Amino acid sequence: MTEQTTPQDPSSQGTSTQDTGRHDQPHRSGFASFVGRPNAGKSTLTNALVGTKIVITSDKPQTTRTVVRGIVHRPDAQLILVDTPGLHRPRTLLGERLNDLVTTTLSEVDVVAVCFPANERIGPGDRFITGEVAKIRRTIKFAVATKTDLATPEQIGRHLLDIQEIGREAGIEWAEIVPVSATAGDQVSLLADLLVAQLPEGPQLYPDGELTDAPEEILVAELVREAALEGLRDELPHSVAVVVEEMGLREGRDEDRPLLDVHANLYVERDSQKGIVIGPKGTRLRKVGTAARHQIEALLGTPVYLDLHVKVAKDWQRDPRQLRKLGF
Ligand SMILES: Nc1nc2c(ncn2[C@@H]2O[C@H](COP(=O)(O)OP(=O)(O)OP(=O)(O)O)[C@@H](O)[C@H]2O)c(=O)[nH]1
Repeated sequence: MTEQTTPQDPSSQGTSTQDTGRHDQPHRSGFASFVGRPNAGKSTLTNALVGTKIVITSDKPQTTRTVVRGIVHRPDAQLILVDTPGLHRPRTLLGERLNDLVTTTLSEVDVVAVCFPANERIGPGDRFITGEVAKIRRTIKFAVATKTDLATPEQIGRHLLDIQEIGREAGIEWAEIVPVSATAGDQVSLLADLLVAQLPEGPQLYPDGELTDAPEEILVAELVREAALEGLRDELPHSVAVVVEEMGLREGRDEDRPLLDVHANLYVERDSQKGIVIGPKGTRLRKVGTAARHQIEALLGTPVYLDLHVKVAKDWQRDPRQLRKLGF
């Protein structure tokens, strides 16, 4: 972004261990995005490709709200993964905004990869998403059969045929159909190779080592949200939003003993939900705080003091002003 990458100069020596003079292999860079119905395994796949935990995953559907990018750095390419919320039939204002966000994102990436979990039959949700993806004209389309470790070879075979068929129905020509298991690591690097092959020639777009350009506050808020959703009843996830109000290193500490202060608010829609999140005598909230703190410390590499408050923002999913305040 701010860093300018100079094209590889064959006469410059020793700046890169990768510069072996393979001028027949141009450097490629670009964007890809995974879509698919809730729980299809998009976030887990993004993490597997990037190699570090960045995007929150959860066994509850629809927990990915923020567009977070993970970056795959390779000698020959830079692949930027844009993680989107699931495309779904909108029921609330939030749902509509999310769909708009997804469609805009997808028309700007180089490859969109639709994920179809191999352990489940293709259904109406997949048809809806495939239909939406078919409307995006120029973007190259991949199909990914995810979670292959949960399916038998026969199931996977049938699944791949079903994927071909659903593409034909929607008028999509899949550039590739790739079976993967993100948790077992099967075919993840093949998928990376196939994605990279579709990217245009171009320089590195982000500095080395950068894994995501999402502001740290957003990542931290996502980690708190993830901890808060753990073990909650099914109807709650849609009603939880987290905003990091303030984050900074505590002043007056020795340099070798830093402490990061994080002040975050966890918003729910109703008083009754507040009680559930906090738990009897605050036990649940304390557990959430501890779990989130460990995750934040692991992500940022500093000890963290997490100050977490639960607030009610009445019906925030339906209220445009509240949505704006919560960053949607
Ligand atoms: N066994 C197995 N489980 C997986 C695999 N990939 C994802 N999962 C599990 O499936 C669940 C959903 O995965 P996510 O990556 O959160 O799915 P998602 O598509 O990002 O979900 P949303 O954010 O709801 O859209 C989690 O419990 C994952 O651990 C896989 O390759 N194998």
